[in-house]
Amino acid sequence: MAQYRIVSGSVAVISIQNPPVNALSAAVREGLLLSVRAAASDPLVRSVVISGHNGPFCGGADIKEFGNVSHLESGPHLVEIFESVEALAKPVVAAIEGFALGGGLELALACHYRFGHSEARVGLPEVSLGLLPGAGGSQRLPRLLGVRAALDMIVTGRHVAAGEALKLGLLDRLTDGNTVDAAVRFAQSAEGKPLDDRRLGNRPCPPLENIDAFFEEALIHARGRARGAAAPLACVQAVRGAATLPFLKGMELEKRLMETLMTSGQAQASRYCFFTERGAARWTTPTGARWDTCRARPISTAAVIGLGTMGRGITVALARAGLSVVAVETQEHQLDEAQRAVSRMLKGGGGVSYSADLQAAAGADLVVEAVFEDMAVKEEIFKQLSSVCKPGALLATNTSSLDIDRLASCTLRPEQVLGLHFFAPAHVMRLLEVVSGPRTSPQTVAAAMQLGRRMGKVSVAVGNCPGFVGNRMLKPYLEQAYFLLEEGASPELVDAALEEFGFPMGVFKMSDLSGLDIGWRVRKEEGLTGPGVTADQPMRTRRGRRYSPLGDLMCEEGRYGQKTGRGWYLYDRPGARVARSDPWLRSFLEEYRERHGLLARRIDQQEVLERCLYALINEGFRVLEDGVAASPQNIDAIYVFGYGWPKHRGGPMFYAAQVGLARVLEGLEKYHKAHPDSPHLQPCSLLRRLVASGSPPIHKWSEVVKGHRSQL
Ligand SMILES: CC(C)(COP(=O)(O)OP(=O)(O)OC[C@H]1O[C@@H](n2cnc3c(N)ncnc32)[C@H](O)[C@@H]1OP(=O)(O)O)[C@@H](O)C(=O)NCCC(=O)NCCSC(=O)C[C@@H](O)CCCCCCCCCCCCC(=O)O
Ligand SMILES: NC(=O)c1ccc[n+]([C@@H]2O[C@H](COP(=O)([O-])OP(=O)(O)OC[C@H]3O[C@@H](n4cnc5c(N)ncnc54)[C@H](O)[C@@H]3O)[C@@H](O)[C@H]2O)c1
Repeated sequence: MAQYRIVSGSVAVISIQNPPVNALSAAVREGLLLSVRAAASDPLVRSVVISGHNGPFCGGADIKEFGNVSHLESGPHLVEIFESVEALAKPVVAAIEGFALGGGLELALACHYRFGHSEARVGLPEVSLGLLPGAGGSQRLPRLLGVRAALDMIVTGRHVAAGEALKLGLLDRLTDGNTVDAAVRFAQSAEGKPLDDRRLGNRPCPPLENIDAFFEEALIHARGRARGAAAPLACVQAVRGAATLPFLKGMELEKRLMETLMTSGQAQASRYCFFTERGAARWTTPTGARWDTCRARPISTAAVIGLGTMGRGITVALARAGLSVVAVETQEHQLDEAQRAVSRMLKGGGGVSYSADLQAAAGADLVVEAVFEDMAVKEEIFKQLSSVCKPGALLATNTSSLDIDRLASCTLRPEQVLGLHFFAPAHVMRLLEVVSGPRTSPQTVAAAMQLGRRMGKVSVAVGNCPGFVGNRMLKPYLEQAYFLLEEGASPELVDAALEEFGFPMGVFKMSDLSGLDIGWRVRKEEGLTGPGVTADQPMRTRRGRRYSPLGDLMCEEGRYGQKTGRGWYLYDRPGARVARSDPWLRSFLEEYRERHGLLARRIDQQEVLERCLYALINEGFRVLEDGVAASPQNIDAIYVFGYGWPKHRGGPMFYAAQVGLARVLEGLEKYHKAHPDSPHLQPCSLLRRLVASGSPPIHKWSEVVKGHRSQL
């Protein structure tokens, strides 16, 4: 809908009204076009201001309509409306408060002037939805800003703050006051003035030297960053059109590219991620507690225990969210080093104090423990925290996989104990797994979810099991990668397949980055390797299952990855980041295969992908079956925001649906038949039941999962 009113005798104010973000739904488009026509035909109207109702200017096209072509095609098209706005013979001023994004900014670009509030932001984020600015934005923005600045905005999709937008020439004026009032005054001053050169569709693109070379390079750069996503490349093509074609021809090119993108699986996956990210905030528990009815305790002070890799990042994340934080570390050198590192990251003190004494946590509303992954050490700390901390304080652990309930049992307040599983680096990574044990209260979950939002995290409520959701699913993925090495693959081959799929790095590069010793310690704790394993046990079998000792052998050689300068790859020095192939590893693998009578065979990228990804997906179905995650959407949010699963592939469960559940099942059956000693390849019963019930769409899986006991 759009409100239409006349102010100051001659200014038509058209206000877009569609809360919460004033998206351009069919009804809004209808209202907008009628209003523009009314303003054009009313002789009393001499100028026009377009604004957003109740704050935000406009969040763009209505993304909810995108899945449905008949919705998209009902009501007037944005391109047509924006042409009418630009062609109006009366000055049109966009009054931008809050944000003008996507179609919202494209509307503003069709206006003759753009007024912004000093706290507003603007951008063309379509690329992150697998699209391009498809209502003239790819053609008008380069004409206004020049190709370089426009290409940067369109390919990255970044939001630009008002101050920068003013410098770029994207906004004409800023105001700290009432944007609509200021725009109305400005519109009146522009009445009767010529508009021709204010119409971006009339302007040529500012010239650019070596245009072909520029776009070749832009394409190479975009391809390098896109990790297989089509939209960034289409964005470059569209901007090239703006630089080389007349406006109308450029608009035709934009339309063609948009039609291809809009109907692609990648756009569908990216859109799914958009809603999945937001849907995670709507948590529920089997006791009936819900995000919208459960009151959260306010948290304003926190203590972080252990200032290693994770503790430092967690301290920064909490301080940036406005909490006052006391950071506790027993090792003096670690405390000094952490203090310097945290101050550097916060660019100053930032409300953080430091202590070597656990008593310092006494006044905190929340404690986050981030000491070594050692149950005995953690149990001791939770025992102490239970008596040191004030009643009502929440006690959280950042463990990657240990039992939350066991830690809760060490305290006199098990209902206030939970897991807050941050990902490294904790102040950067978007994901937070909020882990509740069987005794964690809904109020505790509510407080943690609210805190996650304050920290800008995608917080996902999950249940308690070894590895929770993310790390539990990672285990079979890693395991298959090891098995593939035994069977003849190289780390380079496995990583190349996964990187081509869209992961920022393959499994072996990731393992080098996070440190091979971490998994080694976990396997020792689990009794899979180390002194507890007797010499008479076969090396490649544990508890009746296939086991690969490759990771253990690497650690015994002191190859921990980047930190030691050697792992699955070779690095110039400890701590260096550039991975090079290591001839030593090739001989090591050859000797290993020979020792164990394994014949290396040719393995192709398809097998790598299917073995690693299907095993991970299969565990995802088990997670759903066990009630550890509330929905496939939550699993996908975890993988996209915590594990680098490419957004344009939607997440593992979405990917399974897109590939076809029957095909995934068939693949797992085939590989399980070939490797019967690898139970992670045995299709789980939920997957079988979903296929048997006709592979329903992902939003209907819950009907098949129903009846299972939820751990949440
Ligand atoms: C705007 C935000 C920054 C606000 O953030 P905030 O944190 O305040 O709030 P939330 O993110 O939690 O959002 C609140 C609420 O609103 C929902 N929502 C947000 N934005 C939209 C939207 N644009 N549409 C619908 N709903 C929206 C959100 O989901 C929340 O609700 P929920 O119930 O889920 O909790 C932030 O929200 C944000 O960043 N939004 C997205 C901004 C964006 O990406 N905008 C671009 C949209 S795409 C676009 O504009 C495209 C245009 O360029 C052109 C379109 C032209 C179409 C032409 C089609 C031609 C192809 C035809 C195909 C033919 C097929 C055939 O022929 O077969
Ligand atoms: N590193 C990762 O990528 C990652 C990711 C997610 C979760 N985690 C989990 O986070 C936790 C911490 O991991 P990390 O990598 O930061 O470990 P780390 O070894 O880098 O740091 C642990 C810190 O805890 C300190 N410490 C030990 N006992 C203490 C005590 N009693 N009181 C105060 N400080 C004490 C140590 O001195 C050390 O500085 C572990 O449970 C780990 O599983 C790690």
